[in-house]
Amino acid sequence: MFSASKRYILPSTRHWTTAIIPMACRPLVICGPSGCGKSTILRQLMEEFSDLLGFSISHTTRKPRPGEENGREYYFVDRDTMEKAIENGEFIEYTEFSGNLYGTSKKAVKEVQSQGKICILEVEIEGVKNLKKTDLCPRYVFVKPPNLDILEKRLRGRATESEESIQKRLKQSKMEMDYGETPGNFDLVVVNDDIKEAYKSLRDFLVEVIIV
Ligand SMILES: Nc1ncnc2c1ncn2[C@@H]1O[C@H](COP(=O)(O)OP(=O)(O)OP(=O)(O)O)[C@@H](O)[C@H]1O
Repeated sequence: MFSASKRYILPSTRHWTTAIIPMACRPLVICGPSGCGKSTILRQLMEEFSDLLGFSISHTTRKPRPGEENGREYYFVDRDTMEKAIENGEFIEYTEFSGNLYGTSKKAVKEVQSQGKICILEVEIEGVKNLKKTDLCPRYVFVKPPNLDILEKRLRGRATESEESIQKRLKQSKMEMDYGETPGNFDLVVVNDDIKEAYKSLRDFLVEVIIV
């Protein structure tokens, strides 16, 4: 059986020039409608390839909670600084939640790359579009449900959303499916019907295309 740790030796970043790090550790972008199973598949991938993959640290304007450290859980910044950075185009994606801004900066992704790891980015369509304008050269994977009825069932089954939130997500999912299914927008489209097969498809892509 394939063993990632045997076949792939993590590069020592000391010997790498900044010019080649981004190409060798191209980020892996996962996108798909809410409830399609992105987190479920990614959890497995992170477990199996924990040495190879990493998540970027997000920025937030919320205050640190006791025990949280700047640069570990989040980069804690004030609103003015973050708004200016957003205006400057330094963020891939950001959102406002409960009166605070949260976002993923391009610099945070490069930080993961500089550790010799493949940065995993779970983003929405807008994030994909923004990433395509950067020099990060990610691989793009779209995860989709077999159909919208099944998506609705999974969202309801997860029991994490209000009815209003479910409706909002389902409405959004139609646009997302259109973008996801448009040829050329993604390097790989995974249909998450059977979870084992969906996982295998993403895993094969990681091993055969990304880890080279
Ligand atoms: N192949 C599958 N078959 C059946 N259920 C699944 C499958 N994949 C995922 N699920 C279930 O569907 C629900 C939604 O999955 P998950 O939370 O991973 O979606 P998501 O795409 O990460 O959603 P969000 O974008 O809202 O975070 C979960 O309850 C999960 O256990």
